[in-house]
Amino acid sequence: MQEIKMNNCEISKRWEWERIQARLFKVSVKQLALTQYQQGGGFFINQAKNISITFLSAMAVVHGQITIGAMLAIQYIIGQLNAPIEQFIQFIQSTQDALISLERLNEIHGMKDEAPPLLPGENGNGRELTAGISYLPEDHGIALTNMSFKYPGAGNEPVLKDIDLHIPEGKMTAIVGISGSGKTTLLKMLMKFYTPIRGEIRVGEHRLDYINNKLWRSKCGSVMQDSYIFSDSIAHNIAVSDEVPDMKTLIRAAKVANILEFIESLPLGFNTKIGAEGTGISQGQRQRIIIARAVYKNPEYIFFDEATNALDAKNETIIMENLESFFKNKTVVVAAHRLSTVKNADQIIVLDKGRIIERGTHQELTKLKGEYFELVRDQLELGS
Ligand SMILES: Nc1ncnc2c1ncn2[C@@H]1O[C@H](COP(=O)(O)OP(=O)(O)OP(=O)(O)O)[C@@H](O)[C@H]1O
Repeated sequence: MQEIKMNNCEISKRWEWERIQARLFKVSVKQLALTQYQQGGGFFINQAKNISITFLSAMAVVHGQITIGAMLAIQYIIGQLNAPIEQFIQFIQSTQDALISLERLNEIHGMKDEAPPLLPGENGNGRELTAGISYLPEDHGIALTNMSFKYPGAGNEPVLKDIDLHIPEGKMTAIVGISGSGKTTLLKMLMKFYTPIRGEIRVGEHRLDYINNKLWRSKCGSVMQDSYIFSDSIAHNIAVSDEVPDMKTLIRAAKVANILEFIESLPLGFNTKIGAEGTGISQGQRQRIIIARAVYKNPEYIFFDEATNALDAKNETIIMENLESFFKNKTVVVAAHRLSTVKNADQIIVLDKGRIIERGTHQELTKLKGEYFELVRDQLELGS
């Protein structure tokens, strides 16, 4: 509503709404006509049956094959049969409706499971891996080799092109680049939401495709731009996978995300309902709850996409300090615009139109005075 008012587009949106209503009306008329055909058809069959039986029994009486009494008995039986037959016709009608609904439900159920592809067998035949590899190799580093990706759909250009990248285990890798350069896409690929169209992603010696999805995601924690707040209590929004959240871990996670004070100021504390049907929260509070979710999970791999962009400078500094010890010995990949988030990374990758154009540490890249320098120049001048 606010967006409509702000852009003064009440009239065009009203006409759009009216067009939708007109389309809905046409669909309802069509549906009504179909119901009439179904009911009319049923009625016709039922009455045709009544008339034919009456005619045949009358003929039988005329030819002396049955008595009038027998004909009346037949009439009575037909009368008794009418109600069940009408019910049966209604049942057929409901079955047809149910079948159409089932067909639509099946479109979802029929979608293919997120199963790993075939693992090449020794004799060249594929060996089916229904659940994928269920352990991580010794080397937990991630290597992307000549990897390209394009979103499905005709005419879509590759979003990531020939990416060669090693993400070392237990280190922090930062990805920077202008908006639309492919940072989010790269993080989502590392979380196995998309698979490369060319090249490969490996974890140690295993291809990421072959690693069991559940296992891989149990090792990953993320704060993404589109991370979701469920319509549930704060506790269940932080401890999403635990039916009974562990209070000690919950408090620790809330402390790291600097949201404990806010939660404790609420009358219902961790039990306060938030989300669509609960108390409204600010963007910064939302982001801190999602950070607390990643901390609570305590994963081995952490993917942060602009995880602190909605926070004020004070909150960001506190959280970054808290996260520093949390990140220790974890493999962290952050996509960010803020210098404060990326400057301490062990390696910084600069993406431009889906290609890596620079890589190095903050010192190396600022000395190079290339794209990275241009991206962070204003922040450097402000002395962040
Ligand atoms: N679901 C999608 N379908 C088709 N194209 C997409 C989809 N998501 C992103 N893109 C396209 O992929 C490109 C890279 O998008 P991406 O979100 O990875 O960029 P980004 O560097 O993270 O941007 P930002 O800094 O603004 O978040 C963009 O050109 C975008 O239009």
